[in-house]
Amino acid sequence: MTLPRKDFFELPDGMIYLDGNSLGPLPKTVNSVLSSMVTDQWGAHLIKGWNVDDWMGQPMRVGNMVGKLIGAPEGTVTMGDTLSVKVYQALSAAVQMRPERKVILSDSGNFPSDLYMAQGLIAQLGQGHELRIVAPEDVMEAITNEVAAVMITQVDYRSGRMHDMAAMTAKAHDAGAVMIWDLAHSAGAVPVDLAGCGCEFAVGCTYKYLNGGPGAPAFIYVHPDVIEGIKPALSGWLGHDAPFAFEQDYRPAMGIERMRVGTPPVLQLTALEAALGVWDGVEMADVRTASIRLTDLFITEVEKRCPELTLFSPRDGAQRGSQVSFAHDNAFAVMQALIARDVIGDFRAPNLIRFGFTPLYIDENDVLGAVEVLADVLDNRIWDDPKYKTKGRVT
Ligand SMILES: Cc1ncc(COP(=O)(O)O)c(C=O)c1O
Ligand SMILES: Nc1c(O)cccc1C(=O)C[C@H](N)C(=O)O
Repeated sequence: MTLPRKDFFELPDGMIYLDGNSLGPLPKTVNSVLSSMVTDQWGAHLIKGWNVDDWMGQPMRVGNMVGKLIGAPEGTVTMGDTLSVKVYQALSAAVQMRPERKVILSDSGNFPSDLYMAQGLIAQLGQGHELRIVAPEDVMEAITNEVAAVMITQVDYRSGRMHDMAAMTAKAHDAGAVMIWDLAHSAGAVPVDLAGCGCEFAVGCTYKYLNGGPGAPAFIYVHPDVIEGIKPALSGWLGHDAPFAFEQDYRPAMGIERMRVGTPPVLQLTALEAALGVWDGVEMADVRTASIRLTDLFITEVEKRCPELTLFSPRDGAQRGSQVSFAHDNAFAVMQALIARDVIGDFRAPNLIRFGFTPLYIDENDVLGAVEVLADVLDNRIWDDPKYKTKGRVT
């Protein structure tokens, strides 16, 4: 297998796309698969598609495909909803498992939506739970026997700093806590061994490194040893044991299917299923090797050429995911100037320019090309133009 596989993707000419950690590019197969699904399934079969085209089976089928990339056994992952919803489901199940404990532990590097969902759940439960947020480097020490659930995003969305899943899960279990991993910035970026690490829950999104497209559905993994004990907080009909029996009372489905909620997003799952084809024959270990090579090269070259930038990500490749951030007082304007020159990364408040490196379609020439443009933008103060300072953008 050789990387990159640029030919598998629609990449606009001249663009250096270093934002696959926010939204992956369009895999070439998606267009035709989606269009034939619309015409030949939805258009031709209408309601029969749920059966003849197995739309109902999609969340499990695609879940198994995602599972292969994150070390999850068959039948332990299902798809649907947004990641924020999946965080809520995992967390509510986890706190139920430790009713006598009242602390949910997370870190300040977690994505805000995860923290907001915890805050919402705590308010809803009204049982005096506390969301305890510590610095990323203090999480291990903060795992005590007060903690019901440890809820951590493995790769920090801003710095790319990476937690050790096996060590943290073991520490959580030693303290009697339940472990939840958010793999938003890990799935498709770094090797993940869910079965090996033994955590109870993992969740993640598929629009980043898995290239499922904007709004692609999230995934949830639950360890097979705990799934049967979970009473889902979001007890929708498609997580029922017999949805089409239309019973009045909720009875959870057997296995991971109980984490389904409502109607699957069939068009999005179709796009994702096609997109996942780009991983055929790809080893995550090779992706990781290439990712460290690319991010190391980027750091070395930027530090050589752009002295006014300060590295915000771990210098040691083993400690970071597949992204690199630098700090600059005018980070927003610098990123707008880069984007105007077709080097796409993103700005993260208050002062970071962030770049994702995705070895499926990024190579050394892209890295060197991006550094060239970045050095030009800084050396010639191209960013210092009012048109790059207006904050009209959403992301
Ligand atoms: C770590 C993490 N958690 C949660 C989210 C929120 O995901 P969603 O918008 O799919 O709910 C994101 C990204 O937006 C994220 O990076
Ligand atoms: N999910 C996103 C969206 O719907 C719009 C814009 C950005 C996003 C993102 O995924 C942001 C991302 N989680 C981040 O790490 O910054």
